[in-house]
This record gives sequence, C-alpha cells and structure tokens, in this order.
Amino acid sequence: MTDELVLNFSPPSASPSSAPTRSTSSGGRKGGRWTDRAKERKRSQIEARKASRGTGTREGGGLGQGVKRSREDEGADDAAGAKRERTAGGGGGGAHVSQGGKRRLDMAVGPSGKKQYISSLFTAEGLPTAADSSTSSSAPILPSKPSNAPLTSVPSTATDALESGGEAEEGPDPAPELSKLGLMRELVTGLAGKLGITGPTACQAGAIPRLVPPSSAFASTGKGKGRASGADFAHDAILRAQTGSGKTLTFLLPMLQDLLTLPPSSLSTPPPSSAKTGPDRSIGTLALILAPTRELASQIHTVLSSLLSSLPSSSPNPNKPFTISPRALTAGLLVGGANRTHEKRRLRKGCPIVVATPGRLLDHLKTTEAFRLAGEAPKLKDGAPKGRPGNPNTVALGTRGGGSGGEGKVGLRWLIVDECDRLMDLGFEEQMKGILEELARRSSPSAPTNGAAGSLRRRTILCSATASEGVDRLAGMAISDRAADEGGKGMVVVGAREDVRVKEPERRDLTQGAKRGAEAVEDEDRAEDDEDEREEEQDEDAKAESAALALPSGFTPPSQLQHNYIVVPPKLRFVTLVALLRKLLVKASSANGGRGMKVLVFMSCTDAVDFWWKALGKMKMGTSSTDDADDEEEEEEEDEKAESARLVSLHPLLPSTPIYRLHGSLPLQTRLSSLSAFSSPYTVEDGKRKGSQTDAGVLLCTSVAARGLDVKNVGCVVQVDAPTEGGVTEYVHRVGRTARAGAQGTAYSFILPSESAYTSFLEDGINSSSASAKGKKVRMREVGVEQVLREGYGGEGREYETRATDVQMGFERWVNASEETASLARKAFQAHIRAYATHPSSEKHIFNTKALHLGHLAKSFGMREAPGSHTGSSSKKGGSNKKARVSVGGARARARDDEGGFEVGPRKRKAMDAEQRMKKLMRGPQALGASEFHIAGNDVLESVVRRK
Ligand SMILES: Nc1ncnc2c1ncn2[C@@H]1O[C@H](COP(=O)(O)OP(=O)(O)OP(=O)(O)O)[C@@H](O)[C@H]1O
Repeated sequence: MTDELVLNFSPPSASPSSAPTRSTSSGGRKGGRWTDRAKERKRSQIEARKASRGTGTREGGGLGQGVKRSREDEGADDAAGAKRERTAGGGGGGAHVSQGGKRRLDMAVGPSGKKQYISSLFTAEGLPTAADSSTSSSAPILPSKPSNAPLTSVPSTATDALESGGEAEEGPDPAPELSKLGLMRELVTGLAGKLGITGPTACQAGAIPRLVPPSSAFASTGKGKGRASGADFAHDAILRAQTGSGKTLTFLLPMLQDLLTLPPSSLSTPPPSSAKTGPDRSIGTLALILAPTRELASQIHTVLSSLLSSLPSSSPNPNKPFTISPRALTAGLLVGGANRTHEKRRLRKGCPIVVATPGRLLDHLKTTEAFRLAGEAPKLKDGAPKGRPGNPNTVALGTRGGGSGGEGKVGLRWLIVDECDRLMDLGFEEQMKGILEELARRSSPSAPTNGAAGSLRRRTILCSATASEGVDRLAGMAISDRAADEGGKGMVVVGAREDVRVKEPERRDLTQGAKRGAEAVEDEDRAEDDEDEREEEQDEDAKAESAALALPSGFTPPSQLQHNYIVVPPKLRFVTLVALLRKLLVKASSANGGRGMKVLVFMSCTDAVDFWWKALGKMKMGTSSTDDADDEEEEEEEDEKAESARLVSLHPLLPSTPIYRLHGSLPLQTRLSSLSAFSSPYTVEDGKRKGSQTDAGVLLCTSVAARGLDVKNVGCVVQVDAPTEGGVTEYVHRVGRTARAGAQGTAYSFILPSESAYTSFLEDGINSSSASAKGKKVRMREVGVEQVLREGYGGEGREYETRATDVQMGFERWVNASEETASLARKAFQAHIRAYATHPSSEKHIFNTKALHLGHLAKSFGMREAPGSHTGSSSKKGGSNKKARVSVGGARARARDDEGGFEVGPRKRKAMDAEQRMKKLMRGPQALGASEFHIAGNDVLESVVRRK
C-alpha cells in the first residue's frame, strides 16, 4: 500500500535474523576436550545472541519498538504456560520463527532491559490463503445490474395497470415517470425539486399506483393519470420489497396525497373556500406510522418533514385545492427515551401525523388526554366532549371513546407499520395488541364500511420484507373487521415483483383480547397458567424457528451487492478488522478523490461495541506501556467527564476517519447524535472537530442498526459477528444498509474456522428464495485473511505479520494498563460468549460454543487468556487444544440478566416476558432501558398494556 495510512507505520527495521547468530570464535577452536569445546561454543552463542538483541532493540525503531511489556505481562505470558520454543536471535522487528516449532513467538526487550516473550499471532507456516483462488478478491467480478435502482422508465407491467384518460395536467411534467404513477403534480414537483427524485424505483412503480386511491373514491379530487382501477386498488396492503428500494416514499406519497385531498365533506369543518382557511392541525391525528426503533422512527419523521416542506402551502391548481394545507399536516415524533412532557405539549397543539415507536405511542394513547385522533372531540374534565364555540372542528366531532367522527366523517385514516415483522419479533406484540385495541375502542361503531363512505375506513399498510407468522398475526388483528365485511378478502402484497395475495389472515377479536389482558392483571394466580401457555408457545416457536430462518420468498439482497467472507482465526479478529478498514478506506479514498467511504461494522452485543470503540480510540501505537499508563490516567480523568457526551473515536491507523458507535444501551440523544454525525461526518484533528465534511466514517453497531436505516454513501457492511437472531433474513437486512437505491456495495463477514458451514447456510438460504432462483444466484466470495492483512498493513513479504503484531500489542497494552480497561475487556468477552450461545438450535452446527477456542478469542479482546468464569477448564492448563466449555443453558440464563448485551429476537422475547412477570411481582420500576431496541421496556407500558 502506498497511501498516507501506511505512513503511520514507522519504516520496518532491518530484517530480523531468524537464525541464531553464529560466533566466529565458536567454530574457531580446535583440539582439546570436547566438553570444553562445547562449553565455549555455548558461551559464544549466548554472547552473540545478547549482542544481536541489543542492536536490534536500539536500531529497530519500527513496529517492534512498541512491543515492550511489563513484568506483570511477562508473568502472565509465562503463566499462560504455552509450550514455548525458545527462539534464537532477536531484533526490533520482534517476530521470530521458532526452531522447528509451530508457534511463532515475538520477543522484545522490556523497560528493564529484560527479554520478554509475547504470545504470537502467527505461526511459522503463515496464514492459509483463500481456499479457491478463482474466488479470491483479485478475481474479476462481473458487474450486476442494480435491482433497486430508480428506473429510467416505468416498466410496462406497471403502466399497463394504470388507468388511461386521466385529466390533463398543465405544462410539462417535472418528473414524467413519477406522475404516471397517479401522483399529484405538487408531490412530483416537490420530489424532483427538493429531493432530486425524478423516476420511481421498481417497488414504487409497482406499489404506488395500487395505493393511490381510485378516482371513484374521491369525486372532488378528480382523476389522475395513473390511478389504479378499483379492482387493483389495495385499501390495505403488505408492502414488501428489497432493502434500499424506496419503501418509505412508497407509503408516504400515497398517504400524503390522500390526506391532502380528503373529500371536504368527510371533514368536520365546512368545505374550505381556499386551502389556507381549511382545517388546522387541531383536526386530530389522521395518520399513525410505527417503527421498531427510535432511529428508524426519527428517520421516517425526517423524510416526511422534508416532503411536507417541499410542498406549496396551497395548491396552485384552483380545480384541485388541498383540503388540508401541507403546513397544517404537522408530523409529531413520539419515541421512547424522549421527554414525555415535550411530547404531550406537541400533542396538545395537534399532530395530524404521528410517527412513533409502539411503546411510547401506547403510553400516550392511554395517558395523554390531549392526544386526539381525527374525529374525536377533546375531553372535558367532566367527561363531556369539549366544543369550543367558534371552532367547528371540535363542535361537530363525535364524543370520545366510541363515537368518533360520526356518519361519513373520517377518523384515523392511516395506520402504517414499518418493519412490522421485526416489530412483532421484538416482543412488541403486546403493545401492538394494546394499540389496536385502543384504536378499536375509539373508533365509531357507526364507522363507514361500505360504498363510497366505506373508503373512509382506516387504511392499514404493513411494511415487511419478511412474510413471518408475526406479520400474518398482525394483519389478522389489524383488518379483522374489514375482512368480515368484504367476505374474507385479505391483504394483498404490493411492491414485490409479482403481487401475491396472501392467505386470509386469521381474524382476532380484539375485545376478547382486551378482556383477557385485564383479567390477567386482576388475577395474579393466573400468572402460573400464563407461564404454562408460554412454555407451550416456546415449544411451538422452537419448531417454527428453523422455518423462520429461511429467507422468505421474494426477499433477496440487491443484485449489485457483493458478498465476501474472510475466515479469521479467533486471535486475529481485532487486527484483521483494523486491516480491513484500512484497506477499504484507502481504496475508496483513492477511487473518489480522497472522500473515503462509510463502513458499518456489526457486532453481537453492546458491551463488545463499547469496548472495541473505546479501544480503537484510546490505544496507542509504538509507545511504552508505562508512558501510556501515565498519559492515560490523566486523560481518563478528563474523559470521564466527557465520556457520555463523546461521540467519536479516532484510531491512529485510520487517520481522519471518525469512528462512531450505536447500540440500544446508549441514551436516546447519544444514539441520535451518533447516527446523525455518522450520516454527515466531520473531520477531526487533535481530538477536535474541524467542521469540514468527509464521507469517511465507521459505525460500530449492534443489530439495532440492521433495519430500515438509510445512510448515504455506506459503501461496505462488515459483520465481525454473525447475527445471533433472525438467521439469513437478518443477514440480508444488515447487508442491505449498503447497495441502496442502485448504489454499489460490498459486504464482508468474518467467520471463524469452525464456522465454515455458515457460507453455504447463507447461500442456500438466499438462493432458495423463489425470486432469486429465477435470477442470478448469490455466491459468497472468499477473501483470504492473509490478503486482507497484507493489503491493510502493507510492507514486504510477511512484514504485515510484524505490523499486525504491533497493532495487537498496542491493543493489549491499553487493555492491561488499568483495572478499568481490563474489566471492560472481560465484560465484553463474556457478553460476546453469552451472545454466541444464543444462536438458535438450527444454527448450532455452525455456531457451537464448544468449538470456540476461548484463549484465542480472548486475544481479540486484548486479553492474554480467557477469564476463568466461562471456561470449564482454565486456559492456563489447557494448551492449544482447549475448547470452550460454556453451558448454553447457563449462557441463556445469564442473557436474561444482561438485557443490554444482546440483540433481541423471538427467543429473547421469552426472557423479556419473564422479566415483565418479575417486575409485576416486584411492583417497582425496573426499566429495561438497556435493551437493544426500544422495547418500551418499562413498567408504565407494562401496566398500560394490561390496563382495561
Ligand atoms: N425513486 C427514487 N429515486 C432515487 N432515490 C430514491 C428513490 N426512492 C427512494 N430513494 C432513496 O433510496 C434510499 C432508500 O430508501 P428507503 O430507505 O425508503 O428504502 P427501504 O426500501 O425502506 O429500505 P429498507 O428495507 O432497508 O428499510 C433513500 O436514500 C431514498 O432517498
């Protein structure tokens, strides 16, 4: 590598001699007793070794310079008790090949001048290269046509479905392809102007015409060019499409068009003479959009707000005025972790559109009096509906709690659930049930069901890439009334290449559900029965587990995405990540004129993210451990104060590349600020933000960032740890953070040698999907770890080994410099092992804790041996063949105690259920705020869900 990053390395020292230095005198003596000759030869060899070692240390000055160890370190290595071959020769380079042995040991001179041995990262044989050289990263890659890019023209299948003969618009279309979808001119202009979007993606071309209401439904809005015919119109739908294919706009655009053009007669205000005098934001909430994570909710809110601000305050077309001005369609954001009082204030002012996480939404639905759905009157203290004289909006509306809207009036118009499969997986099901019950309770019994007025019924859109059982359940709950009214017609799937009608979701009686919930709270004795039920459910879930792991039909990664894997020996995980990041960043920087790229790095648990993030920012290269300790003590004091506010780390080998972190245990503000800083990162020099923008950035994260997040210029996703939940589906979501909207993207997965079956597991899972079976098969490409290290660290021959060793030593020095850092390392290691143990049984043949070499894995956490608590056998005794003896059951049990350390999924839900039961018993707040996702994990929610 000939880039500036390499300059961070000192020039390599004179090539270390790997053979003992022979004294010329040793062979000089002839004659005499053989024992005297042998003694003399031995003495001269020792002297020669001393001499060469001294020279090497003084002259080395390269990577080996930093390889100084304290007595304590030395002791630890000795205690590690590996059968070490004594090396002959030495040098500043620090790497030595043992005489005939397999292991390589690094030798350096400590501050006291004592020689010290360092357990080596490399063996004399070197690292294996990629198994199949034809698939190595140097092999040419045939470019694939992006599958989620904006289309240059609307495909005939989409256009055929559109109605012809719509009203002619005046003037040329600003984005002709978009206006063919039936979108109103103002929206198309706004998209083209503010967002630079001129053509639809395949998902948008397929789904928007079906979601835009047919012209017959709203006489006042007139006919658009591209509206779907009544037969194709999907009142309720499941929206399913590839990652990065523009699903957010697919549901937002029809929703906005619908709200802007609601029939004036459906509103409780008199028909407006102009848009400016139309209903204001106190009209109540017309649309609810739910998302599983705070970040995703916030992102949707941002897109929605910029869409709204791109629209004129009134329609310039006098024939088609906006019924409600875009300025009145204020979007409110309600997410866990945010200030409730501020949210209440916002709700009091009125939020026609609400974007929320489910727990917080339910909380407000239950407890915030001012939260009014469209059609509901504000409640007076005595319970009578409040009708302010002179405010027709409130006077004409029905009473709250059962009489909303009145005949022919619109109530809550849209319910949109983004990433709904994930949402059901995360244990939000109770909250979702609670929300639907609350909406059902508040909706008018006389709500329109049929005919033109029936089109005012709530529309439900479930966005899901995955057709899980949870989605079916949610669909069943959400459209239970309609399904009956329409003779069992279920939800249609839109957005996929081929629209498919899913089987009719099972109807659920929400009133019964509410009763059951209330009884459960009243009768504590029933808790035991519930527990039995849950156990049965668990068994069923276990059976469903393997089925759920297969990739759902039609859900494939973008075709332009390249999938790579690297077989990384456990002790090389840290140095390989640093090398890979260097390689990627340098490559991107030279390809795009120095701007670099953004990289997302997924890890299994929050503790590991925190630890590696800190280590990358704090470790130093090439200084002695004592100096480091002094420096760091001073820094620590300052850092302590700033730590919580600190967003960015910088690594000495990744200059000008800010490193951020994201996981569910961080405070909301830190989460959002980290994400926003990563989205438009700034350069940092001398620890200070310099303000200029860069495209280079690294985000270490857990699966909390796997769904829905859309950050521009993410060129690569690295999975240091495979997802512990969700199997192939979760893999596809994670890698889907790159290669969005037609952009190129690369994914790398680290796999341990014992996990080699993971690649075929992924390939089979992805390729068995029916859509991909027709197209190009996905193939995982192996990139040799040796190649990554060589390209990342540069140098001649195997010099990268020395450099990697120095990086590892810098890491270990930082870890061992204080009890605090050492304990961080232990905690991260233990959380990692526990997370590893939660891989489902269907993946146990790949991710088996028994196959882990804990001693080596500990090295990737900067430790010289595995902490004893998780090893059945101490690493001091075990030698190189020690395997992990971790009880999976035990690890699972511990997982329940450690909410923060895990990703959350179906199996985690069981743990959370247990925790919720415990909280109920304790009757005290025990926030699950540390959970990965915003699992509404608090006692308030628990009680509101159960409350009648
Ligand atoms: N028609 C379009 N033309 C160009 N870019 C678009 C278009 N539609 C959406 N985009 C952009 O594509 C990116 C991905 O969109 P979005 O986040 O909605 O994808 P998604 O399908 O929801 O992905 P995921 O499944 O990962 O949540 C966004 O940056 C968005 O601005």
